[in-house]
Amino acid sequence: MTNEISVVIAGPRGKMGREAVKLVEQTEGMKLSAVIDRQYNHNQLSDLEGFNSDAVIYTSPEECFTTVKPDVLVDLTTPETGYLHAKTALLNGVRPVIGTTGFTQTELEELKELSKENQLGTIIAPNFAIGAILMMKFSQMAAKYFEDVEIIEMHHDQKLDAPSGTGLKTAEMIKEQRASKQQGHPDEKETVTGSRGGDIDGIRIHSVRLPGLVAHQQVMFGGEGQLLTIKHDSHDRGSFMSGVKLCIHSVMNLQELVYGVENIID
Ligand SMILES: NC(=O)c1ccc[n+]([C@@H]2O[C@H](COP(=O)([O-])OP(=O)(O)OC[C@H]3O[C@@H](n4cnc5c(N)ncnc54)[C@H](O)[C@@H]3O)[C@@H](O)[C@H]2O)c1
Ligand SMILES: O=C(O)C1=N[C@H](C(=O)O)CCC1
Repeated sequence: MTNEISVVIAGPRGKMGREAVKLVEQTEGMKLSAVIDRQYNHNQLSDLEGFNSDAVIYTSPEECFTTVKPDVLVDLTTPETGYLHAKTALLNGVRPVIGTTGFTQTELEELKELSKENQLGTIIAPNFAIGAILMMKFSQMAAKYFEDVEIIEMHHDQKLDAPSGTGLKTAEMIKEQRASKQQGHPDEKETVTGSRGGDIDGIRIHSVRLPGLVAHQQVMFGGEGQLLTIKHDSHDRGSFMSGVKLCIHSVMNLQELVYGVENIID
């Protein structure tokens, strides 16, 4: 009888997946039981360059979950794949920790329902970095005092979704705090489409994608004669790993879906 948490990671060869493989391998009380990849079915991870784990690779999430019966799935793939993996996990008794961003509102609602029906924890984590979580919380606090806000999120140019999960979550948290407001001049006109950014209940959000960036966000609040900027930078993907570890532990004690790591920290 072991109390180890059995973990499966989807997307082990990706930028985040590689870090998560190292984390789980090095964490006492966790075991990397298998991984889900698009290729290399039934090979061991150690057959691939840069890995020394004996975890088996599965290309089918169903086969992985029914054979390995892990406790937790950590998904770090792409929006479409992450959603399918989360759904398949819940239907097979596995608790999803989803770092993948870019899910639609309908997908989130569906996962929430499935989680509840199956009484299995799910964590959807738009950002695992503690600094980013604090940036979102501080922004929500500031929104009580400043009604005009614009979000600038900046990421590497391989990112598939825009706006970022963090940007969206920040806007949603601010929305909970302030009355709806259409910002800028009432008669403003864009002469170049998109120049005023995305619009979430009047909150403007701008997505920058450049090589050399990792994950960065500024939340700018403007008021009479003053500007408050709340800013966070992830310079490398190690910044996300303590959050991944916390979520793997926390999801074991949940029976429903939690959206945002701010909801599981004190
Ligand atoms: N929540 C957070 O804190 C956080 C931090 C960084 C990245 N992310 C998100 O995590 C995801 C991954 O980011 P990344 O930078 O590692 O991307 P990446 O492109 O480096 O890696 C994605 C991996 O997913 C794999 N993949 C794609 N389809 C698959 C499938 N059907 N089955 C198995 N594997 C599949 C790819 O082969 C690739 O190795 C993105 O959605 C990103 O937005 C979240
Ligand atoms: O690299 C990415 O992609 C990241 N995505 C998350 C988001 O969309 O907010 C978190 C930061 C890194």
